[in-house]
Amino acid sequence: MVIESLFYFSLAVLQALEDGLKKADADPSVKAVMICGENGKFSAGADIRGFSAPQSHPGIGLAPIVSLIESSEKPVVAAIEGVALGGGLEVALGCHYRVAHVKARMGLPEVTIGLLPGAEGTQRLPRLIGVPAALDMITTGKHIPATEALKLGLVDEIAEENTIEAAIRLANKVIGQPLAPRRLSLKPVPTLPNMEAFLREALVKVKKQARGCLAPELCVQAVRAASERPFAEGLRRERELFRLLLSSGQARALQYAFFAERAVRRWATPAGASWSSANAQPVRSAAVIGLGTMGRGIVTSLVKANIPVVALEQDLENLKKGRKAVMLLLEREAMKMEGGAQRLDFHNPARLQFTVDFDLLRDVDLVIEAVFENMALKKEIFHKLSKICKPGALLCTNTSALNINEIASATSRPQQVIGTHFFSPAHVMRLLEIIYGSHTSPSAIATAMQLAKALNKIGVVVGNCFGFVGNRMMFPYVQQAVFLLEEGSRPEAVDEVLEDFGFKIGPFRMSDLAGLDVGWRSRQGQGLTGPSLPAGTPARQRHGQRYSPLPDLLCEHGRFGQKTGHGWYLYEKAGGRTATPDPWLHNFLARYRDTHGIKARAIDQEEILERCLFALINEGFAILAEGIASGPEHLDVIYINGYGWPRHRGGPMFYASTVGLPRVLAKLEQYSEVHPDVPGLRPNAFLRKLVAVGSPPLQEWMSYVSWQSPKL
Ligand SMILES: CC/C=C/CC(=O)SCCNC(=O)CCNC(=O)[C@H](O)C(C)(C)COP(=O)(O)OP(=O)(O)OC[C@H]1O[C@@H](n2cnc3c(N)ncnc32)[C@H](O)[C@@H]1OP(=O)(O)O
Repeated sequence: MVIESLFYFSLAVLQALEDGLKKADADPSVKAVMICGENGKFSAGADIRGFSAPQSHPGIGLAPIVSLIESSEKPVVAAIEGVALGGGLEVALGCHYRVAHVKARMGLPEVTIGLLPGAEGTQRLPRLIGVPAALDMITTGKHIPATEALKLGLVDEIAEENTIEAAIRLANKVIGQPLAPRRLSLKPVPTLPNMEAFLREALVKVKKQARGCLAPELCVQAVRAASERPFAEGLRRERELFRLLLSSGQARALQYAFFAERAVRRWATPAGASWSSANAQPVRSAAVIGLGTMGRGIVTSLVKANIPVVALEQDLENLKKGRKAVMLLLEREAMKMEGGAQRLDFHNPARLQFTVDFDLLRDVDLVIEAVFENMALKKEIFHKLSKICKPGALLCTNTSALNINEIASATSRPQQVIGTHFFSPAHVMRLLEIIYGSHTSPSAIATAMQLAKALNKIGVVVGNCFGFVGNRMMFPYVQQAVFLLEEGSRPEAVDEVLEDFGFKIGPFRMSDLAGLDVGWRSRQGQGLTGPSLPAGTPARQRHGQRYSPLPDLLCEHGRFGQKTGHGWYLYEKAGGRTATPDPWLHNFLARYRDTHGIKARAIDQEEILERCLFALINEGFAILAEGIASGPEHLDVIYINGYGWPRHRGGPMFYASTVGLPRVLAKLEQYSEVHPDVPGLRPNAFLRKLVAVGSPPLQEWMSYVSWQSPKL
């Protein structure tokens, strides 16, 4: 008998499975059962949307079905095609045998949505593949290919072609064989000589990586229960831990992030262009200009995506340096990939060519400029590109803040100019901020989005303003961090609070890593510091607003961060990575406060957290109100994937909604009253409006935006 299931479990699917199994058991003519999915897909598990209404969620009823499958008196074989994820894999674990197509993938990704495998998966998987492999799958949520599943013993057979036929063949072969040895609930968990130490160490490792996210830790606890308790007791523990996670805010935040990352694919602009009507142009070849840190990563990313690349530098010396660095990156990437260097094929000049000759860019479909953040230089390059490149070529600039319209004005085809803001390291970071200018065509946006997908990145379409979305929100955050130092705090205290919140790295460590000179150059360009600053400008004021010269002063002392061995912290050597609090800096801060008559005060953790985060969030409301991003999900996806925001807190705008908009507003009002010369703390009008209309759920915020003059 064959039972077909659907891609996600609904109540109807579960009912059909139960009915089918009972019918098969009762029918003496049925000798074996095979469970498969429809249309070549086994199952992606429970419908995630339903977890927000757990009472009626079909996943909750899955465990008894898995038990029912296992207790069947007739052999049940799972035929796994496509994916078997979450509840889908748990169903397969209830089966007596598993056959997987060679291209199938399996996993228990519940941890990534803030849960644990709650349909007996934490108890069966360790019994089948042992604690170390099970723990790895359950705590990371990774999808493993069928070939690896076979090696682990997760599946019994691999089918190169017809999985269903292979599963039916196996089912016929095992008819009449005893089923008890195939029932995982009856098997002991394979022992390890040092199980206790192993689990203890695993917990430490998982907690360190989780940065405050609860699910990985509870996954370890559930697997521990499997190793220490009889099956039925382990199940009770699994259920208890599952319920705990289900009711946690973290699961909600992680599930929100899952859907937000998919929602941003449906991009739209205030002018009416959208994903549904714009057509992407094919990108069969690309060029990258500039082989500095960003350019190297971008070339690597393109080669990994199998897009032939021309890599261009301004002279032979820089080309040689860039080439060596790119080759090193590609060698490393090849080692990580199945198929290795041959698959990447980067030694083939038809796939990757290094040159100083602009003429070689004549035929490429897309160019990504990745030179210094210097408007004059960028304009010169775009002027040249506009003359050399073929008419349809897309011209992208990897700027992190500069005006796309101004860059486009140097070309004769502004409709094909677009910002593609990569994040460092560009071959690793998943975010691609895609910035359209006033003249960028819908097709150019669609092409950039398609490029993001080809590069395995998450593209987020945003409008053109200084710093775009990510860096624009970052400015007030970093500004508050520096103001807190002026008022009495220390870099390590501020970083600790934000790292405890879950950020991968606090603002001062981040600034030391990126290099303080980057911001210094930008501020000099804006006339905020340096020789162009008018004489008589007050040290701590610019344009009537509070300004902190602290970062400029550090640069004047040659403290650029890690690269010089000191910045906000002290490092073991120039280029060192171990940050230690620096007594020199503490003295420097004390002298600075004396000079400016600032009386240092004790600043508590709450104030550090609120001033940094609420200033960032406040800017987010301004961005939404101006139509620079088409929804709060965009801001959240940018922060999670580009700025190390803790995913289990769902992104800054989601976080604001969980804190409660009235509280965010009240706190901003309070801080703004104390610091009236800091515009970043002045509550944005859109935030006020949302509170005035009763703080609607985040999904409804954009219906309250009135775009007077969209900044297109
Ligand atoms: C007690 C019982 C507990 C059970 C636990 C569970 O089973 S929890 C669910 C575990 N499963 C997952 O976490 C799988 C999540 N999905 C994925 O990893 C991927 O979507 C995929 C299945 C590998 C397919 O990837 P692909 O890139 O091909 O497609 P998309 O990611 O774009 O997905 C297509 C649309 O499907 C929606 N979707 C995917 N999975 C689910 C799901 N489990 N529940 C609800 N919706 C899901 C996704 O949102 C996409 O929708 P769009 O509207 O097209 O954006």
